[in-house]
Amino acid sequence: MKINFNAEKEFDIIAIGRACIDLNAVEYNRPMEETMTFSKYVGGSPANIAIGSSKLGLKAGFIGKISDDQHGRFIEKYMSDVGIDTSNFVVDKEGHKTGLAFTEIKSPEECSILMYRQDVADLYLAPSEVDEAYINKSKVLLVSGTALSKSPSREAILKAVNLAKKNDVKVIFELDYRPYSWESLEETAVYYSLVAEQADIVIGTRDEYDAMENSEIEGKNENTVNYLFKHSPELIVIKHGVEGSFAYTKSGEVFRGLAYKTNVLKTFGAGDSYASAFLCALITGKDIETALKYGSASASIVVSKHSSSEAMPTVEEIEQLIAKNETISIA
Ligand SMILES: Nc1ncnc2c1ncn2[C@@H]1O[C@H](COP(=O)(O)OP(=O)(O)O)[C@@H](O)[C@H]1O
Ligand SMILES: O=C(O)C[C@@H](O)[C@H](O)C(=O)COP(=O)(O)O
Repeated sequence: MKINFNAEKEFDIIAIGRACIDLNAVEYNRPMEETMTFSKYVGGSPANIAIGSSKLGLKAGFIGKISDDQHGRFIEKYMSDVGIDTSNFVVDKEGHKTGLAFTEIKSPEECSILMYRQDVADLYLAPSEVDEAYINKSKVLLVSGTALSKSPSREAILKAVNLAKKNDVKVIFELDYRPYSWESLEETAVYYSLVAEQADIVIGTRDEYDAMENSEIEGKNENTVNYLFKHSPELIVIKHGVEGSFAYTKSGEVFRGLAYKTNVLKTFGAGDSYASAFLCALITGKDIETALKYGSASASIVVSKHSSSEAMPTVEEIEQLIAKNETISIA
């Protein structure tokens, strides 16, 4: 089964939300207290997805607010150099800074991220800075859940979603739940449900759907899809880490994607690489089963490398891995 996109649109995907900096531990297998060097990459889930999409050959754009300093300029240049249209980046004039994510790689199974996100520029994107004509140019608007965590970014996102729906632009909601960004689970659930109900495609991990459902315990995929299919979504993707992922369609089909064997260095970056490749496959006319393979293969490549953004693979790398067919089978 395939998903239809409006072929008349100039852009394949426009992502909205944070473009930040990842500082990834250069020395592995030790706690951050003992890590002395970090490598700098562009980061932030929607920026990573835009970068992954562009590397896969999609025409990508970005809407976001960056700091008026060296970090903001680094982000803008990197994204522009990988082919992303950065004309709708807004430069913050009130002194807000770029968000930083320090990563700790204690072992492949034990990775964590230490975020510096106090008063960050990306959460100051205002509704007036979201341009209808720009959104109207794209097949897809990719919305990151974290951008809903604070005003005015929250209202900017809600406006963008409304404009996308008005202009036949498919809304993809990547739940991207970062608990520290939110006041409470209750608050997250309110805004996640609001946007998920309006989206065309929702992508998240089981944990993230639990947050949307304001639940401290693991919910059932069946209940999640029964709820969301009463609203706009036509496709729901629920990821289960190394156990793979499921795609559910409104017409009742269920597809499973298996993870590919790889030499795992760290686990972060999996979700963003998965989203970019999964969407690229759908937008370029592939069926949902193939899109699941693309997402899984891309994620398995990125978890074997040091960064999230820089490590995003090409279509050839993804297809080579799919052809090897070395999947991880966990019941
Ligand atoms: N250890 C792993 N080895 C290979 N692939 C993995 C591994 N962990 C995750 N993946 C792939 O990445 C996808 C997304 O991972 P997941 O952990 O569910 O999302 P997120 O990174 O958003 O938390 C999975 O569906 C799977 O295909
Ligand atoms: O999203 C962030 O702000 C941090 C990312 O840049 C970082 O690379 C990361 O955590 C990606 O992990 P994922 O969301 O599991 O793909």
